[in-house]
Amino acid sequence: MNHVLIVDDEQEIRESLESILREEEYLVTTAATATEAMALLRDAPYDVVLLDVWLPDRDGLDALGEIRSLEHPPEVVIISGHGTIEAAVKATKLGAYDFLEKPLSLERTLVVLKNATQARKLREDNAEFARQLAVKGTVTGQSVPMKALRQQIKLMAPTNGRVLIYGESGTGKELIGRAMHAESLRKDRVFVELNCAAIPEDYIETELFGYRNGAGPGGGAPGNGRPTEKRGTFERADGGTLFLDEVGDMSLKTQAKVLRALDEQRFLPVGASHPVHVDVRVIAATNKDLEEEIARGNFREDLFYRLNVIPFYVPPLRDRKEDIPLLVKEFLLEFGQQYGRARVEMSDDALATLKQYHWPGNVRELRNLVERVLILNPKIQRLDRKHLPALVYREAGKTSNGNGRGEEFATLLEAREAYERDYILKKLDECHGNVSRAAEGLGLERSHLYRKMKALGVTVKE
Ligand SMILES: Nc1ncnc2c1ncn2[C@@H]1O[C@H](COP(=O)(O)OP(=O)(O)OP(=O)(O)O)[C@@H](O)[C@H]1O
Repeated sequence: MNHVLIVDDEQEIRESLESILREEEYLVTTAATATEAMALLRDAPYDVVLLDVWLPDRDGLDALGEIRSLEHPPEVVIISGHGTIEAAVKATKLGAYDFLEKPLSLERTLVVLKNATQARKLREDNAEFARQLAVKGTVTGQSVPMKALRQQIKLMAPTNGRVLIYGESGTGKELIGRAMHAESLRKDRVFVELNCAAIPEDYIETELFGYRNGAGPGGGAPGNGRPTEKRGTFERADGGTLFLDEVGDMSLKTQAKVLRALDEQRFLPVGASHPVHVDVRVIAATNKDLEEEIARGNFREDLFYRLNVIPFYVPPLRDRKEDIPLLVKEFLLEFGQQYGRARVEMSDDALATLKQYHWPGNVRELRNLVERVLILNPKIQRLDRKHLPALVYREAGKTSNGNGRGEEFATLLEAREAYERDYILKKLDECHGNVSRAAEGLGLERSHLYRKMKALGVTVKE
């Protein structure tokens, strides 16, 4: 339902517009002043604002500027009296969608409002697409498993089948999800990603299904500064693909709701009285052995079978080291362009060293390394073994020089990261790979530890 805010100091206009728009199935809120309107706009998402250009407390054009600078601004339609047409024209130049002249014509008001809501939906979709375009979607690699994966993507993408992608953190599961979407029949629609492990347990349900009537975490009653409604990822992904990352990290309660939403393609946002119908293809990913999680009672078997219609397995980088030179070439090109350093190369000796490292953080770690090496060596055109971080060549040389600790680190940051990594691994080991328990032992939130593990390239299996 589209949400319209009417801002006009004339009570009669507010009331008559409100009753007409409600009949047309708009959700309507009204405000008599700009101050009141701004408070409401910060409180909940609106699709369109009908804004009187003359308001008792503030100039409408001034308010327009503030509305347009909100994070997800609604479309603004200016309402102007006879003598203020000039101001209305100026308003459209300032980003207003259109203007309506008083006395309002019912027919024109409804047409303008319909167009404005459509424009707003298009703008939101475009923003989502722009985010998608910013992420490249080529699954690089000449190793046998990567070639097989690309074939599998081609074959499965056009089907509507649900896919479950297995692989350690950083192996490229999300990239594969995006590639599937890009080759599917839904490619012109949105791809929405949700990482179930990175979101605190209390928030996951509202992230997935959204909320209404201020039922979000912490409440959202008007006036307390929190939005009263939110569209969840299922709703935002309508018509497109929903990528559920680290799906093994959902609680059993959330799993039950996801199962129902998948089966029925509809769900009830928290605090809502009407269900929302959607058409969503779900691609899920996990770095856990879900069958083991089922045996432990942590994952629902029925959800597993729903998600696992087509299983994909992405091997860790250490099992396909022949992909390293090609990946390095691609990342050098990418970051070379980004940092204005075209044609930077890496020597064979450096590549051989990279092949000896065991890449606990997989392709993500390799990509980060290439970026870091490029930044730290601004004048070097051909990167050599000595330009690589100590952590990498230390391991490569482990067998030959016995390996001491600590003093080989080039920077304090490197030393700290290596220490943090070892410490987290030790804790995870003590807790048999249970991230929640390790987080407790480390005095961190589970989601915080999870982000840290990702940044440091720590995977649970180690
Ligand atoms: N085969 C590949 N070709 C090019 N880039 C890749 C490849 N695999 C991974 N990457 C890059 O490595 C980074 C990590 O990949 P991605 O986020 O897809 O991994 P993931 O398995 O989903 O990780 P996580 O489980 O931690 O979410 C991304 O920047 C991605 O673009």
